[in-house]
Amino acid sequence: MKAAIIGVTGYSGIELVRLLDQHPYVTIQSVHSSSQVGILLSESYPHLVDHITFDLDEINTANIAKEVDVVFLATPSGIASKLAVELHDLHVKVIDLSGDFRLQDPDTYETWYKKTPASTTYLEKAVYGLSEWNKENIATSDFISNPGCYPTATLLGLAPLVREGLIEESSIIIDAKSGVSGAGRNASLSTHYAEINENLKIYKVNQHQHIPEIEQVLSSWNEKVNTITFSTHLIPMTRGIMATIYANVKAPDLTTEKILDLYNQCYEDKPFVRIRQNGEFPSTKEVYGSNYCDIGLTYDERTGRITIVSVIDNLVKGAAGQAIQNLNIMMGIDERTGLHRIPVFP
Ligand SMILES: NC(=O)C1=CN([C@@H]2O[C@H](COP(=O)(O)OP(=O)(O)OC[C@H]3O[C@@H](n4cnc5c(N)ncnc54)[C@H](OP(=O)(O)O)[C@@H]3O)[C@@H](O)[C@H]2O)C=CC1
Ligand SMILES: CC(=O)N[C@@H](CCC(=O)OP(=O)(O)O)C(=O)O
Repeated sequence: MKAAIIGVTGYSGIELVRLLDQHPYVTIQSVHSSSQVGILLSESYPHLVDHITFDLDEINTANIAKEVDVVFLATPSGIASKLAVELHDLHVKVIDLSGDFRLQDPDTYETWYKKTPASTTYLEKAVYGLSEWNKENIATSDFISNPGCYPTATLLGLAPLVREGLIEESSIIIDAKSGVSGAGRNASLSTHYAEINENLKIYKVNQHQHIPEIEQVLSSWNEKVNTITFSTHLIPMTRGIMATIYANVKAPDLTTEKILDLYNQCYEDKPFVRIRQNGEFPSTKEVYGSNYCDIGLTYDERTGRITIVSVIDNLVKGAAGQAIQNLNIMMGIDERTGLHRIPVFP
């Protein structure tokens, strides 16, 4: 397959380059920019020198569609709602990493993203790319809406219990933390070194755009689960998300061992989800640079509450890695192709 990347100069775009460069069946045909046309990508990212020799091309959807089979869009919200539609109509596969096609209700998108939504026709066409739980639909789709980084960690952590109806419906609380690369490459006051270093900041309290995305998927699994409490924090590290999830469990006779059995069974055939055994918990470094989501959990029989910890690398499983996993599923090849790597540790 020949691939183009739009938004390649951002952190998710450049992670797509790193991962696709080692994919055996995908070739990067072109990389595109709205602001730096004509310069070498390696001028903006010197770590690519001797590996990647592309010039940045303009974004002309008609020309791109003539040359490639698939386009990855790694652009800010509000851009793909136009570009993805044009590309889809030009019959190329589209994988959008932004939030533009994740929410089925356009009004909800407008409320949370404060941008004009995509048209309902295309919102209905886009398939939500949570690889582990939507594989059949992804396999037959040519238009994928890749999940948000926090929703990926959260939904993978909650899926078995919510799908089995074992959680008290309104009891879910998610306390999530992200490294600063989650905010993209653009400099801003909130990602300034002096504001991040030796600091822990909560942000977008009850206003985070991933709240409706998580609720939409949870309620599709179990219609009674439709609200969550979700808080996000910036921590002084580059990559990684930890979602610590608390919920009341319905069945009083459950034990940590029984819940672990359920998770082991649910994720047995899902190679990128690793369940920690014996009440052990993962840390973000254990998935750094990889497409893994590692999950640990424990049930407190005293309070009836479960604690689930789910970690991912926001740029890999939270963005570029899951996008490639979805392309593999669309191509009908092993979903691990080009992605099956040991995380970088320490
Ligand atoms: N960072 C993360 O961990 C995750 C990010 N995402 C989503 O992926 C998308 C990209 O995120 P991220 O890589 O962090 O963002 P960055 O800000 O690092 O990069 C976004 C890129 O989009 C391009 N861009 C900006 N404006 C336009 C425009 N008007 N038209 C076309 N391209 C434009 C810019 O490149 P240029 O100026 O060269 O065109 C820029 O480099 C976002 O929607 C984000 O929400 C999803 C999951 C995780
Ligand atoms: C650390 C940090 O700022 N993270 C970003 C995640 C951005 C993202 O993935 O948002 P969409 O894909 O929904 O646009 C945030 O919390 O908004």
